[in-house]
Amino acid sequence: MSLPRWMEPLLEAGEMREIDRWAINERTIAVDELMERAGEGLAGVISRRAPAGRVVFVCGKGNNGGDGIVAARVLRQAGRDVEVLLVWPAEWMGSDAQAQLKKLPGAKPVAFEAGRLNKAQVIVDCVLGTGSSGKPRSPADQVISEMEAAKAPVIAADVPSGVDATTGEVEGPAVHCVATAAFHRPKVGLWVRPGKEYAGEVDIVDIGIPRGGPARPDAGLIGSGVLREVPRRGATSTKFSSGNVCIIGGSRGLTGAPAMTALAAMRAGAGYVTVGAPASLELSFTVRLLEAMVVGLPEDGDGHLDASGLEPVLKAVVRADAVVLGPGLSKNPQSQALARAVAPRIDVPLVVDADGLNALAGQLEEILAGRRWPTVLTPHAGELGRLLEVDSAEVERSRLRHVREAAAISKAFVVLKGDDTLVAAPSGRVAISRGRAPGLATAGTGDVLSGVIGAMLAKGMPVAQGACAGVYAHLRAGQIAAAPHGPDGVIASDVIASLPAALSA
Ligand SMILES: NC(=O)C1=CN([C@@H]2O[C@H](COP(=O)(O)OP(=O)(O)OC[C@H]3O[C@@H](n4cnc5c(N)ncnc54)[C@H](OP(=O)(O)O)[C@@H]3O)[C@@H](O)[C@H]2O)[C@H](O)CC1
Ligand SMILES: [K+]
Repeated sequence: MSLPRWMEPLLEAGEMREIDRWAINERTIAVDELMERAGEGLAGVISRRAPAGRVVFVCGKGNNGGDGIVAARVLRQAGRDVEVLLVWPAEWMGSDAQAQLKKLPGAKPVAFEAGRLNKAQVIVDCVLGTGSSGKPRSPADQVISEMEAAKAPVIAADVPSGVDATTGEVEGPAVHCVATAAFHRPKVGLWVRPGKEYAGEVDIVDIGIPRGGPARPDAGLIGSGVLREVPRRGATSTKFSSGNVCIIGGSRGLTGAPAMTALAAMRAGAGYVTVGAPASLELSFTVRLLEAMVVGLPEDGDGHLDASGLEPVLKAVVRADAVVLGPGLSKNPQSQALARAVAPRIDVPLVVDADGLNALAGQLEEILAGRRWPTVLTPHAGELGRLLEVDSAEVERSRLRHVREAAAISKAFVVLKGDDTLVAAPSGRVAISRGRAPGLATAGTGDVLSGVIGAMLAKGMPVAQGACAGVYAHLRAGQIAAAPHGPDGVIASDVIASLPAALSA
């Protein structure tokens, strides 16, 4: 199935190779033509981003190196001071790259020498591209470390060397670039951490590959078009048709979380919001949430939901179109047991967040896989690590693999939060947020996200679309909240207040 219109496709290295082969074999586009356009495009990116001073190309033996040789020729012909350094002997280069070497005017390339990077105004990394696999091996590893240590900014051809183009994983040395010239389409690894941190700005270079190629990408960026899919209130809307969200959570000391989830759901357009929380805390919600309903639920007498509350919870959610389970729930064993009992019994779309997720640690399949209605999980790396019973550092190393694994096991949509928020479907498809909203790095913004996604699902959006619309609106609200004074003083309430503006565009 092709990607929805609001997703901008990203390619894995294998998909790019397939498209490449198709263009060459089926559309009879010559490799040197593709390389020529890639090199010209790369030269254009360099001219725009580093318009003066010496350009030092560092070229490997594959076609990525060949692209660099073309760009070096184009820039020399334009009068730039260009030096070309080779990582491997010229005779080891592929035939297409060797052909480009013969056309290079001016000084011949020389063997790589770290000292030569000192005179560079900009370094161009053409060592490894989509043809590389695994940790960089010698001599590429040493060269990559030297480029990383050099003072001059680095621009990457297609993918920063050391970054896996398919996964964004970085197993050994890699180069932090200010920009990456991505040929044809950006590769997945440019948008997934840690690879994303190395890619810098991503400039797309059209290399003349026609439409209609063979690859059916399964990953893409969430585009602004997703907001056009959000159902809007009209003349015949009622508070119920706008979306009825019920939030189950809260505990003594953690009353802000469900309150913010509720406010976020309302600001994201839900017409009717209920908070089900420990009975002794009812008053704090009643005074905070003028527009919401509050239902007091059985508790342990100390402000924690009790496992005996299953039936009252099911009664509280009976008219909801979507439920958010977990904000402020706490790690109290009784409350956690309640969450485990409730999750399989909710017969509407369910969002599980925060301590609701912790309740599912190691039991994703048993508790969620049999649900008849869609489920969305919204973990950060630590929570995903607990769900899968692996270290959070391991999740951070391979974010795509882990988010897909959790989605496959639980048959839920899993939203792995971060600057590169990943939304994985049980099928393996992944939608990726562009990120760049540092204002969101503050307490409570996760509660806001679960409320926004809850509202989208309550409006009846298909689950992938609803989760992605929620992620996009939340990101944009974070950017709007930071616009007046920068990200540092942003609090989650500002993000909530910015949701209507974020959703109106
Ligand atoms: N896709 C397109 O339409 C076009 C792509 N272009 C550019 O080509 C590269 C991909 O080129 P390719 O030749 O397939 O591969 P690379 O240049 O990335 O490099 C492969 C060489 O590197 C060696 N290698 C592989 N892994 C490692 C590693 N871990 N450490 C060190 N060296 C590694 C490998 O050598 P072996 O010894 O393993 O055989 C290869 O020699 C793409 O990214 C674009 O930049 C075209 O120019 C235009 C069309
Ligand atoms: K590269």
